[in-house]
Amino acid sequence: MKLLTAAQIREADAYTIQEENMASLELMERAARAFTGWFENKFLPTEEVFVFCGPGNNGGDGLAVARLLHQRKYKVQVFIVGDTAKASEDFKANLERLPEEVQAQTIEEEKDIPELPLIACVVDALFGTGLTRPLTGLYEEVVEQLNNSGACITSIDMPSGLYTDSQTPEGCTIIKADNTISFQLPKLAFFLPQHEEYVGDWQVVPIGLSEQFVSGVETDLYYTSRRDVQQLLKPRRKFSHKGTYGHALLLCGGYGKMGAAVLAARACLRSGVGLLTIQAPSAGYTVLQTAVPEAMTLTDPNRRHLSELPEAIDKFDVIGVGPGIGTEPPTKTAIGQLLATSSHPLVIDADAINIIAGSDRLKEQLPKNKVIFTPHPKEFERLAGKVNNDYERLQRLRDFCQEHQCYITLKGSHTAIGTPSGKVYFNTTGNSGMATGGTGDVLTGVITALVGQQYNLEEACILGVYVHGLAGDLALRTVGDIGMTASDLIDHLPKAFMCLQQPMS
Ligand SMILES: NC(=O)C1=CN([C@@H]2O[C@H](COP(=O)(O)OP(=O)(O)OC[C@H]3O[C@@H](n4cnc5c(N)ncnc54)[C@H](OP(=O)(O)O)[C@@H]3O)[C@@H](O)[C@H]2O)[C@H](O)CC1
Ligand SMILES: [K+]
Repeated sequence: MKLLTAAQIREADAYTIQEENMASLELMERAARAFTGWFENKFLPTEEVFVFCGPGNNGGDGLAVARLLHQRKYKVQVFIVGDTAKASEDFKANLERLPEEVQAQTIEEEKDIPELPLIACVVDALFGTGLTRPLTGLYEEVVEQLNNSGACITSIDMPSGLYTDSQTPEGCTIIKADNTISFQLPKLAFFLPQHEEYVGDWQVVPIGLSEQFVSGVETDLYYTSRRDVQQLLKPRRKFSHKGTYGHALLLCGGYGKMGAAVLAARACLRSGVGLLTIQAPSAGYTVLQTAVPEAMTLTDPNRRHLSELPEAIDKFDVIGVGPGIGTEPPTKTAIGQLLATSSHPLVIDADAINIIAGSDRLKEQLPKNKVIFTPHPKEFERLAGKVNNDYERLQRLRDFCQEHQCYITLKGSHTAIGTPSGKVYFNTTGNSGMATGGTGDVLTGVITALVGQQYNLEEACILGVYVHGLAGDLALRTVGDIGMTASDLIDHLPKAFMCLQQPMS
């Protein structure tokens, strides 16, 4: 699914109004109804609701929401911040429609800001996608007081003060929402870790913006929905055999880190690969043969570290390399040989990333359109350089992928997948229980298996990251977030694939 900028959302808005031949006020009403529907499921009508409205259409939404909540028996108070003379037309129309019983007060100066009861239920309708500059003066004061009040804040469309699709200047005041309910599409800002404390939990509610407009609009930013991913999944054929699904090689493990090889291998096997061979230091032979009996094991002559590539390397369809390998000199040499000689697609993780990050020569040797890197943010920084904020990181991701014609899955709460053509896909599955050792090794195994099954590299990244997160979400239901381990993810991979095979209602 596409991610739109604030300007494109405005265009979608105007296009929809024209296409459906309706008044903009009607679209605002739809938005308010969609928000209220969510709100009713979350808060009981016994709740007293304080709605803070700004001068634009976000404030207009707030007024319409106040009216709808009043109709549904909530006790509502409205606070309008600033000068209503400059308010938008739809704001003014909704102010007219506000029933007399709903108290509406104007906050014109600091002393008008109300003292809220403890744990008040606040709707933030100060600013949405029309914010053009940092909050100052009275707006800043209101937001600071709301943030300090202990209120449970639900933001309409955007947390007020946060820029939709570019870096909010340093030190600006922004609402810290508990929930953000956004219209039709999530906004780019929601996917960036630096905004966690402002956006809170976000959800999208549909308001019927023109699908025709959205499908025609140009963007290189996407988020992956279940529908997108299901379309990628290839059915297994009746007359197939293990050779149909690829032979993967994992170059993984080292002394004290043989578990990384076990996790990657087990995840690879649980993701549909036909055959798997693991080449690991000889100290790992018994461990691997015991823990992963489905895989074949080749032993490296070095007892503790990877030091050589297997002889008959050409027979493999894909190579996954990195988990647990360390950065000893013989391992660096082997990685150099791999990049110089291999014609395979490569899934490169962990210390294999660190080895390449430390050598400009190796970076130059990266085969074009053959490599998937799976770094966490620190490894990415080593590979591509330091950045000051998440927008810079995103740009660096695009630049690196374009320069080296590679794919990168930059791991995080919303893993960002960069492609050689400059596209970025944000993942939408996964949870904080997955922030534990070994889950990255699992991802390497999953993506390696998918490439082995002839998914192209872009598909393997999108599907692999999604199904890995989905396995985490399924594990959450059985083991919770605190006790979750990487092995739990592997155990839930079959169910995750099965979920994706179910038709969507
Ligand atoms: N398509 C949709 O998703 C729909 C969204 N709706 C809602 O509309 C808002 C966007 O409304 P818009 O009027 O464009 O913008 P805002 O309400 O966010 O704010 C614009 C007004 O605020 C002024 N402004 C901007 N920044 C500041 C600031 N830092 N301090 C003070 N004032 C500011 C701006 O005036 P200027 O001319 O001075 O810039 C505007 O007056 C969207 O988020 C949704 O909530 C529709 O309801 C339905 C369709
Ligand atoms: K808002």
